[in-house]
Amino acid sequence: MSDSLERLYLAVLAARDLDPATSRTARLFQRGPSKMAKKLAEEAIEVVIDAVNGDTDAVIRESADLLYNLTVLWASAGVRPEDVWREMTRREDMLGIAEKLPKSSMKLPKVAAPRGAARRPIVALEGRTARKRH
Ligand SMILES: N=c1c2ncn([C@@H]3O[C@H](COP(=O)(O)OP(=O)(O)OP(=O)(O)O)[C@@H](O)[C@H]3O)c2ncn1[C@@H]1O[C@H](COP(=O)(O)O)[C@@H](O)[C@H]1O
Repeated sequence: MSDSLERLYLAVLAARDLDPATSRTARLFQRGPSKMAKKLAEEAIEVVIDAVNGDTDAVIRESADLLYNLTVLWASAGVRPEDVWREMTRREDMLGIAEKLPKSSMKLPKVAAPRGAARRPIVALEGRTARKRH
C-alpha cells in the first residue's frame, strides 16, 4: 500500500502547479490548507457513514478519496510519506502495536495469556505524552 501512496503523493506534487480549472489537486492547493482539511474531514465522515451502513464497496471508494485528500494535506504541510512510515516503524519497534491505557486507571486489564503462550510484556504507556518523547 505504501507504494501506491508514494506514487499518489508524487502525482499530487506534480499536479500542484497545474491549471486549477482542470486539476482538482491544483484547485485544492489554490484554496489552501483549510479547504484541504475540510475535504479530508468530509471524506473521513463518508467512510464512517458507509462503514456503519455496512456498505463495503462504498467504504473502499471513500477510503481511496480519503487517502487522496490526506496526501494532498501532507504535501501542503511539508510531510512526506516516508516521515509517516518512520513514525509507524518507531511505534512498532517500541511497543508492537502500542496500546492506549484505559483512561479509567493505570491498572492494565487482566488478560489471560493463550494457553502455553509466552506472555509479551505489556509496557504501560503513561498516556499521550509517552508518544511525544523522542
Ligand atoms: N487520486 C486522486 C483522487 N481520488 C479522489 N479524487 C477526487 O476527489 C473527489 C472526492 O470526492 P468528493 O465527493 O469529495 O468530490 P466531489 O463530490 O466532486 O465534490 P467536491 O470535492 O468538488 O466538493 C472526487 O471528485 C475524486 O475525483 C481524486 N482526484 C485526483 N486523484 C489523483 O491526483 C492526481 C492529480 O489529479 P488532478 O487533481 O486531477 O490533476 C492524479 O494522479 C489523480 O489520479
